[in-house]
Amino acid sequence: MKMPELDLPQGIEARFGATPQQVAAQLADTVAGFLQARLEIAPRASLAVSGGSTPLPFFQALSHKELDWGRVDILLVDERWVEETDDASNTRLVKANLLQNNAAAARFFSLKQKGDTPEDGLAAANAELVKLTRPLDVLILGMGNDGHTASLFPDAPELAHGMSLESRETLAAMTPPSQAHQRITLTYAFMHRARFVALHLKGDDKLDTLKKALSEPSRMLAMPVRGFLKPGLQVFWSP
Ligand SMILES: O=C(O)[C@H](O)[C@@H](O)[C@H](O)[C@H](O)COP(=O)(O)O
Repeated sequence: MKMPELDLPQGIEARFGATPQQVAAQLADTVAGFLQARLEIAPRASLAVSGGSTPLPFFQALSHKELDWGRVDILLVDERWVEETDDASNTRLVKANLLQNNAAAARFFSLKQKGDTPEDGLAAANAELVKLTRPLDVLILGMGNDGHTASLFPDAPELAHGMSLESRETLAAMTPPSQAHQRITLTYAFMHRARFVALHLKGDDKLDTLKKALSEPSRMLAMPVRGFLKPGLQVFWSP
């Protein structure tokens, strides 16, 4: 496989694979290794994952890893404000693909709570996260071709709040008109302190979007993923 041309800033590492399964296995190995190292020096570790379609093989590979999963906290970086029975539910995706096998013993924190809107559910969701191991140890992000990550969407009226480094909030409600559902998301201020961050992408379109994001790194509100393009990031990509 011809490795794609990607001019990354100093400190950002690219991990390319010929297939989504190969990259998923690499990412699962990396994440399991990082969580294991944390569990050797800390009572618990935390892992925040993205929804969408890309993560599925990663979830399945990670779920089989030998770890003290009972000491691992797992949550989503965002959620569509739908019931778990809805096909659009990220919670449903994580429960069906990651919280299985060895990883079934992990402690899952649900962003989706009662309430007609994410705004109505924010207090309950924050209460759910009170016992979450902080700061995040591992953060796995996806990206849309509009440059969103988590549910930090460029067209969300609440984006400036969600991206503010002055924010002391862990969660924010987002109502991007481009999306079918209202969203709840971890804030940039909370996510950017994660100890290990990986950007997990699949397809040439995502590579082109990443190149565009890299071309103007300071314009974060135009492409929120830019907030994570900094030293220490590892980009996992397959065709
Ligand atoms: O709820 C979501 O949709 C995700 O959290 C979102 O941020 C996702 O990571 C990107 O939209 C990429 O999605 P795909 O992996 O499906 O391309």
